[in-house]
Amino acid sequence: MTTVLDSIIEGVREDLAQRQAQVPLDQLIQQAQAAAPALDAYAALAGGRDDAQGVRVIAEVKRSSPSKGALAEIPDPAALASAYQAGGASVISVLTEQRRFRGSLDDLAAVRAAVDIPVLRKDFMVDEYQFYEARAYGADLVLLIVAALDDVQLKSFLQLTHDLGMNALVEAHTEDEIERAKALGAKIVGVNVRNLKTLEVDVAHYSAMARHLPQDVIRIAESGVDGPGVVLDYARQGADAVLVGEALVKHGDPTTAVRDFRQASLAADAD
Ligand SMILES: O=P(O)(O)OC[C@@H](O)[C@@H](O)c1c[nH]c2ccccc12
Repeated sequence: MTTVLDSIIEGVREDLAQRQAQVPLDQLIQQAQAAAPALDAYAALAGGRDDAQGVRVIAEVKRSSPSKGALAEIPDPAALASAYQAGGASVISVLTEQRRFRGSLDDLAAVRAAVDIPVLRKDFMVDEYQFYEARAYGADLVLLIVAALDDVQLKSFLQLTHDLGMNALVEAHTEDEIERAKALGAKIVGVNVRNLKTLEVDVAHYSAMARHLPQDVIRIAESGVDGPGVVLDYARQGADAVLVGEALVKHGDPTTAVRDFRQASLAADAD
């Protein structure tokens, strides 16, 4: 059966082939080598579940999604990212997938130039070429979706990510995928409460999966945050960070929205 994830990846591969025809790999590798060194996303996210600063927020630049269609216009992704940073975001996530999320590598470059915190290239990474692109356009962190890759690909892509000086956010949805992330030795593990095969979201899924996460990884709760209540909920379940898209791009005041999410999680320490 063809899942949503399969059809997204099919489009990603077609778009990738066009870029590969324009910029040869050796040229891209040179661009990646010429980029300023990657920032330490691991350090930016570590400690969220036990220090006094509260849960870290990964704030996403997200125009559109396959499940909901258009979310927000975002004419100026750099301005949005700066607003997130001003509110206390620890990392900015930039969707670069074009067809379903209406993102681009230009968005990534614009955001990179606007902020001085780590930037995540959020895409469906299925080819080495995309990792060099990520670095060439200034990403510090890349997404590895366990459901989209086999164990051999996961291993070689994680190695390449590290060779390029970046960190990987390894995304799982099921217990089996968490086990695969553990076996890989992932240091930053996200639980996406959205099933990428059906696009269904269930915020209670985080607590069901959290107990399978090892103590010594950074834990990220992804998707489904519609307000401070869910942030508090994820924080209580031991998340170090939350990844938020829709609720931030739709909020009229992104700086305040990020600040409120950080504040919300501090209530988890108080009780
Ligand atoms: O808009 P939300 O529900 O706050 O979700 C953000 C983020 O978790 C979501 O965009 C996401 C998580 N993993 C992904 C993988 C690919 C594309 C998108 C995603």
